[in-house]
This record gives sequence, C-alpha cells and structure tokens, in this order.
Amino acid sequence: MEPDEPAVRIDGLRHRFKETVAVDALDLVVRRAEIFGLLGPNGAGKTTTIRVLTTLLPPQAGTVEVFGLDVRRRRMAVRRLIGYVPQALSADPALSGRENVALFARLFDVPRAQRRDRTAEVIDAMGLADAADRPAGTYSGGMVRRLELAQALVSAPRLLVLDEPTIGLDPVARAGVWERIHETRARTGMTVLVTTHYMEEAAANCDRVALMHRGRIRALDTPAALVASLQGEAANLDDVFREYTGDDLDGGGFKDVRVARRAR
Ligand SMILES: Nc1ncnc2c1ncn2[C@@H]1O[C@H](COP(=O)(O)OP(=O)(O)OP(=O)(O)O)[C@@H](O)[C@H]1O
Repeated sequence: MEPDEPAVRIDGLRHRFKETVAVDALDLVVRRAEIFGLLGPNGAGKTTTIRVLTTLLPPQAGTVEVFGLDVRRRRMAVRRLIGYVPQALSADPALSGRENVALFARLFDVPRAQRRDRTAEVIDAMGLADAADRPAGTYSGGMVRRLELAQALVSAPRLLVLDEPTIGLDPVARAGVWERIHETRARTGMTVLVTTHYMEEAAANCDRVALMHRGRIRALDTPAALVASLQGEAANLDDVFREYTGDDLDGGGFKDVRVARRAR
C-alpha cells in the first residue's frame, strides 16, 4: 500500500464485450476513508468497473490502481486489500453464520491463531451474535446481507466494495445494513465503494457520488453539490440524474425496488 495514494485511481478504463462498450474512457478517483457511491441504470457499466478493480476482470485499456497498486501487475496484493460483496449470494445456506465467516477467514489467509477471534468480532459487529450458530438458510434477507458483510470484513480490508448491498431488502433491513457500514467505517477508517440504484440512499449515506451512464461518468460530487448545481431546479438526486443522462435510460430506467437479487 503506497502512502498518500487514493484508495482507487482509474485512468482511461475501457472495456467491451464484443460490440457492447461496457466502460468507455472512465476516469475516477475514490479518496481514502470516504463512502463513494457509483450510481447508474442497468447496463451503465458499474459491475464491469467493479470487476476490474477487484481484479476479477483484467482491464482491456487504461490503468486501475488500488492504494497505488496496479491491478494488472499487483493482483494478489490488491486482493489482500479488498473486501468484496458481490450482487450474487455469497453465503452458503447450509452452513451456520459462524462457519460461513470462518470459511472466508481461511480463504483470505487470516492467520490461524486469529481466525476464531476475528470471526467472532465481525459477527458481533454485524449484530449476528445470537444467530451465529444457526444455518444461514434460516436468516432474513437483511441478516444474510449483514453476514456477507461479516465475510468481507473478516480479512480487515482497507477497501470494501459492495455491489447493490441493499437490493431487495425492506426499509428497516436497508437501514440496518447502512448502520453497520457506517459503524465499521468509523471504527476502522476503511474506504467504501458502493453501487446502488437507490438515489435517496446514496444521498443519505455517500460522501460523494458519481453518476454513470453508458460506460461514462456524467457527474461527480457530493450529493448536496450535485443537487445545488441545478440552481434550485432539482428537488433530489433523481432529478440530477435525469438532467445529466437525459430521458434515454436503457431498460426503462431504474430497477424496480422490489426486484429480488439475481443469482449470476
Ligand atoms: N459477460 C458479459 N458478456 C457480454 N456483455 C456483458 C457482460 N457483462 C456485462 N455486459 C454488458 O455490458 C454492459 C454493462 O454491464 P454492467 O453489468 O457493467 O452494468 P451495470 O451498471 O452493473 O448494470 P446492472 O445494474 O444491471 O448490474 C451492459 O450492456 C451489459 O449487457
């Protein structure tokens, strides 16, 4: 980890799948210790960007650095700095919460002597101590999400990457997930990069947001500054997004808030 480098620096990232340009000349800096929201409609390129920076997909063009480490050349070192909660389910319903977290502790090379304590700590921090020895299959949606956060946090990452962390959850469970994210950030100083379709959630929880559309960043600032930039015309971040992207949002706009998480 290089001192003074931002958590994420993306310069000129491009990525295409055959004729589809998923990410198009993307430049982005995520500062250390901020909660940064990447917002955009279906197909905007958010997940592709996250896959490149978590080293799951090699960048086709441009450079991506995590705390100053190039994702192409320092892949394993980058992985050690990142905790990732993907959109698809990453907890095994047949295992208890504790067993799921312990599995991640092994996978991410948490030293053997620390595994048990670190597992108990993150389970406790995510409010799952009472349910830790029940199969994850018996958990509510909000509890599963908090279990997945515990899995991602057990290796004490410097950057936590969350792809749609609250999709399909009811408002109480959504608030519970955000509360745990804020608590952990305050305690550890980690950086959080989150994608979401929920504008009001981004406005309430993110220090800065980038509005992404058709593979490009259309606007980037604090939620308040983006709303203010429309000189009083904008009521909220939704209006800002419409202003910067026009009405040509692919796929009819934002995902239905009731949509269940998909398994990829
Ligand atoms: N493996 C793939 N093969 C072909 N095309 C892909 C693949 N992954 C993504 N795409 C295409 O790239 C574009 C960007 O997709 P991406 O998943 O990055 O968007 P997103 O903003 O994360 O959308 P969502 O909110 O639906 O996850 C879309 O047009 C998508 O269809």
